[in-house]
Amino acid sequence: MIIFAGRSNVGKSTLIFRLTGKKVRRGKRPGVTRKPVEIEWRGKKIVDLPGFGFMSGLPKHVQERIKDEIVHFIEDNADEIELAVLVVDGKAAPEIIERWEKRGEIPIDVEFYQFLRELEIPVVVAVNKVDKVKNVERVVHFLAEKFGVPYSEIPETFVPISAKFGKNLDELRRLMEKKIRS
Ligand SMILES: Nc1nc2c(ncn2[C@@H]2O[C@H](COP(=O)(O)OP(=O)(O)OP(=O)(O)O)[C@@H](O)[C@H]2O)c(=O)[nH]1
Repeated sequence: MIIFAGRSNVGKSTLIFRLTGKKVRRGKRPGVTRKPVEIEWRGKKIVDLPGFGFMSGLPKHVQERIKDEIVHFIEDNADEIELAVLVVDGKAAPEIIERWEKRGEIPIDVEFYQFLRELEIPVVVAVNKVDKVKNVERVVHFLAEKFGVPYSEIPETFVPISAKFGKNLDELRRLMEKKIRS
């Protein structure tokens, strides 16, 4: 099983469509995927997890519930999960992370990355929407520092992509294949 996780609206559904040609969006409201959506692709199960973090119009307790459901799903399926693709919005993430830190909170992307690693699930971080980013390398290094990824492991952990414009998806595929537990 390969899971796709990330904050709401980072482009998970767009990316899965680009990679597999399959539409995973089921939610009625645009930008909101609620339950884990499973698809079969090349003999593998691909799961689009609900977006976590802030979603406009959703009360805090609902957001917390969604986060708990995601955490439980991952814990329950940890043995089966061969790879997690953590999708972040390369344009929005640095600002969001700094805002959380200023409030003294652990940014949800950081928490999530570390949670996956604690379960020993291999993670590829797809830094999406880089078509909107001026200095991509700076963003990648910023994220690596926040996630606690050593400098030497950056190339095997982070891939800057643009799901919308199909940029660097071959590189992402390559890294995903490399990291999948055999
Ligand atoms: N500029 C830009 N926009 C993108 C890119 N990828 C996705 N988007 C846009 O971001 C928005 C959200 O994309 P979705 O694929 O629906 O995001 P999601 O992460 O599945 O959202 P949830 O259903 O909330 O989990 C859409 O308007 C996409 O067109 C990208 O690479 N660049």
